[in-house]
Amino acid sequence: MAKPNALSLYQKVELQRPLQRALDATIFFLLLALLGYRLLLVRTHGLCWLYAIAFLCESWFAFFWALTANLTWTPVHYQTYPQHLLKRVEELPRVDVFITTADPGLEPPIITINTVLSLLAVEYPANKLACYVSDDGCSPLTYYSLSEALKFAKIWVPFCKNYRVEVRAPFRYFSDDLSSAGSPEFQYEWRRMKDAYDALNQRIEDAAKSFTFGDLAGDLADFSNTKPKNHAPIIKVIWENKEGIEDELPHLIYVSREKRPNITHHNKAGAMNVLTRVSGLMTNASYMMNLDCDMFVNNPDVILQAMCLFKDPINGEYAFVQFPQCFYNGLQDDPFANQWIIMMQVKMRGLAGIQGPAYMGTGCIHRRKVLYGQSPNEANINEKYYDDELYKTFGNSKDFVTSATRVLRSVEDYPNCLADTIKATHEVATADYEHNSCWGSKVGWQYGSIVEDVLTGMLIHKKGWKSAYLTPTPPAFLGCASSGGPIPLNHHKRGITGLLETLISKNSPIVTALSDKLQFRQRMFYLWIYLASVQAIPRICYALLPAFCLIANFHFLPKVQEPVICIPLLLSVLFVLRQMLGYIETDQSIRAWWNNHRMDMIKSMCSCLLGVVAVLLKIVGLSETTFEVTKKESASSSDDTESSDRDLGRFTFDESPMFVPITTVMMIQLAALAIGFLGTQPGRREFGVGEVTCSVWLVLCFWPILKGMFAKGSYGLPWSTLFKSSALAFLFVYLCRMSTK
Ligand SMILES: O=c1ccn([C@@H]2O[C@H](COP(=O)(O)OP(=O)(O)O[C@H]3O[C@H](CO)[C@@H](O)[C@H](O)[C@H]3O)[C@@H](O)[C@H]2O)c(=O)[nH]1
Ligand SMILES: [Mn+2]
Repeated sequence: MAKPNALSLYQKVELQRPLQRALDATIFFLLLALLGYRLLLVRTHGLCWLYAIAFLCESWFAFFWALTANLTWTPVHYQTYPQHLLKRVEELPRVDVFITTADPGLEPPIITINTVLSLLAVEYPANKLACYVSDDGCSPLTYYSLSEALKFAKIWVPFCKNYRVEVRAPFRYFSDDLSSAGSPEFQYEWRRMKDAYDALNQRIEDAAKSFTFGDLAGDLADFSNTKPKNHAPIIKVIWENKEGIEDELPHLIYVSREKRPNITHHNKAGAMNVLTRVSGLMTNASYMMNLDCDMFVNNPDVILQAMCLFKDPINGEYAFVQFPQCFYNGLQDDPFANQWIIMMQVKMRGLAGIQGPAYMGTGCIHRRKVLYGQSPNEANINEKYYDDELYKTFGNSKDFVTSATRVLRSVEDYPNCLADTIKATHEVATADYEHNSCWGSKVGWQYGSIVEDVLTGMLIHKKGWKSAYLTPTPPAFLGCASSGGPIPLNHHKRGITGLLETLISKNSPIVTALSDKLQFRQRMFYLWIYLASVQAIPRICYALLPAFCLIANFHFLPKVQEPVICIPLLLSVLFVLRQMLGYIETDQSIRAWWNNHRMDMIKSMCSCLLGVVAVLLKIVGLSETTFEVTKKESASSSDDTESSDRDLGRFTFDESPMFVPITTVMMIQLAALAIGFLGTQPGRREFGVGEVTCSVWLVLCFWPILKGMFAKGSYGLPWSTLFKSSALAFLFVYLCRMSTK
């Protein structure tokens, strides 16, 4: 590792994890040994379907293990030195920031404006920033909230900078009472800010109650008689930093793209592409950062941190710098496994040591030219771009094509007077602007999957670009993790559906293996993430094997007296140890490990399976996959709803078909254990210790489901689910018994 020189902006540190590597390799060889044992069995006992299924599932697990171990084989950590960059402030490039919101009901405007406020207050020259808020809900309430937030920003931003406030999202900042901390002057200011924020909150709440969505006057007239899915584009400059003053506020622009019922809008990817074009016409910064509406800036230095990586040429250009997704509303020991700590702190760091982290949809800064389709080898070459090709690629706006050409030629652009560009921005925000252009395929955020982020990032990596991963302390951004109940499972199902869509599309990393520039191990990562979606099938099959054996008096695992039993035994122990190690490494509890393991099993049998079904339905043309926006808890309501407090950490259920497979598997395990222990299976009974252990382990994993079988209300599984699952479980037991006759 080279020593940083006095002016270097960052350092890439390789992390050593010899113990983890040794465990990963041992587990892999044990899996191979298990497969060898299966093959020997076939030689001695002949082929039987029970062993065949076990062999297939175990081959899958071995293959998947290799993919998983690949991820964390060579982790790296980036150390940045923003203080060195501060000596070159004049060189800092301009950044356009995009914040997306889609539904004022599911994403209360108070959350969105907190994100906006935290962004307006970042430590970066205000004249080099512009904040664009995309509102797919076309909501006058969102617009009103933003314009009210601007008034508050005028006192909030100077306050944050004066007192070097750390957390600049007011709802989080005011959750600690600092009224008697610091100097009297600070106390006075703190109180003033708090009162102003409370008043802002109140105005928004009042507006939410009193707005009538028909004829609107004044500033809101544009929203008159609009429907969220049927309206003309609305683009409004809420604030313009006209003189380009460094310590004023950055530009703030509201964008609601045109929507028409008969024209597909491509969900978030569509919104991002409109923002790209609108900002291209207004400010055309060379860097674009994007945030989901609930992901506020938690570390005011984030943009500076990212610039350390972009500005330092020693390692070649990075296409994007991704920050982890972290959440502020984590429950103790992560009962719903929605904090993603292992993914963010271990797996993504591992990826950073290959070609780079995946793009995760939020908390990321891209070079604009990368999204305009440029490859690394074309970078900075002043090539000749032909006009007609440019129009075919970027659509028919002359102004936009001019701005795009400057980006492709790496010519730094100067911001326009925003008011002068409004007319042109309307043109690029129409619903049919992208017809016969390359938006969503060759340029911009990609269409074709509801997980547009992984897909968009993959296409960038396929061109040969690298990306970087930064994990500053305090965390760069914090968002709202979906709480308990069916919501996270639906959220997971949506993810699985989108990933699977990509796996079977023309963009699949398998299909393009010969023609793209993905590094081999990066391709293994993309396979890992896409194939995680089909994990459900081998897992369910494997979960049914011990139950079948207990019911029908067979064995699929070696008996205790056979020496080979040590293979599955050692495998299980090492596997658990390996997983726990990750939790210890990231300062989490053993309980958190158990919760995550349990949720992983539950998810693969609920949401994963349903995701697979959704894609199958799409293939046969029976339904389209949909992007359901996740509900975000209102920032101000967290402490006044009793019911949500009671829900904390407890599972809730609904009528969703998602719960049928898992309840069935649970019932089958119970039936199998009962039959196994009561010895009612045909023939002489031999106690299968391995099978019983597997079954008991599954019951423990699915404990919340077992509780749901007996609980009432939303904590209980609905009758219809119980009924369907009992019927299926009964059928399974019956078939098992039949097979032995
Ligand atoms: O038609 C739409 C649908 C969604 N959104 C926005 O997209 C963001 C993400 O939606 P959310 O429901 O919060 O999804 P999550 O699963 O939490 O989001 C993760 O997964 C998405 C799909 O992979 C990524 O786009 C996100 O950035 C990533 O945080 C939110 O800001 C929405 O407002 C839109 O702007 N328009
Ligand atoms: Mn989200």
